[in-house]
Amino acid sequence: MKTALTIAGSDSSGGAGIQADLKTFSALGVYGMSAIVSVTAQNTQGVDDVEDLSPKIIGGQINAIFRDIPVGAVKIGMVSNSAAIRTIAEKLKEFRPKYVVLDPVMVSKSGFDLLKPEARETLIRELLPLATVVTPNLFETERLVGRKVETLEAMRQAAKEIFDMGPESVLVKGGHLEEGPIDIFYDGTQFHQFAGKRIDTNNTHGTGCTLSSAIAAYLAKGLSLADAIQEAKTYIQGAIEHSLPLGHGHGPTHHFYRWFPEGE
Ligand SMILES: Nc1ncnc2c1ncn2[C@@H]1O[C@H](COP(=O)(O)OP(=O)(O)OP(=O)(O)O)[C@@H](O)[C@H]1O
Ligand SMILES: Cc1ncc(COP(=O)(O)O)c(N)n1
Repeated sequence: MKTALTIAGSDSSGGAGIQADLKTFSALGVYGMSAIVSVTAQNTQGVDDVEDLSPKIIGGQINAIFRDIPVGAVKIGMVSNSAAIRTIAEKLKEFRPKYVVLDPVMVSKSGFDLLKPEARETLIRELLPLATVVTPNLFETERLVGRKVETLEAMRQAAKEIFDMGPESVLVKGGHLEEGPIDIFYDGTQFHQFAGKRIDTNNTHGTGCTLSSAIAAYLAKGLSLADAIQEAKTYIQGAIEHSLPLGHGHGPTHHFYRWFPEGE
């Protein structure tokens, strides 16, 4: 059985974070494992509270997994603060997983800081250079390059600049792009465009988490990076198309619609 590990925050409402990642791994037939960095009290409307776990237990979870079970790919999501980031970076250098998909989560859809603003520099310095691919959305891209990014051309330019920060490749996500949900990939030599079809829905809680964990799952299954991203894009498109009208805010995507179509 292929395996994948998510290092991220817990979302009590199950639409984003660790819960979205484990659902994605399961739906794609990959055995999922988790190291929880932070626990959030949140629902589809917003984040009420956050409690970070200590570096000791974050490192302890990662140790326990790597010392016992082969890890096919790692996905990193909400990392919250500088101490947690340093611990995760240390562990990645110690255990050297083959693939690291880094979703540089900064602010929730509802506007809550999931990464302390003063930890942004630590994330750039410590984690970006360890990533096989880093997957910022437009907002995160703007924070990384320090200016507005609103067009495909600006996404390409930003992808180059983020590449220079040390990751093996960059996928700038255009979920919030006016022209449509088009993502730009750059691997240091070539650009590639991954285009989706915009679904008109409010239920997009956790789309970024789902995309990055699907990329990790497909890498664990042995696909090339370009194929893993293409398949992950198809996966997120289906999960948004069948998203669930749960809660009063942004509802979650649906990972198991093939098995349990709505209405059943
Ligand atoms: N309404 C939509 N219809 C189709 N695809 C979408 C839609 N919204 C986002 N996507 C796609 O979903 C993926 C996630 O992109 P997005 O830019 O929304 O990430 P994100 O902002 O990090 O998500 P989140 O913060 O909700 O986890 C991308 O591949 C994007 O193109
Ligand atoms: C624990 C956790 N991780 C990530 C997100 C980002 O998802 P979104 O941008 O849809 O709020 C979140 N809300 N919670």
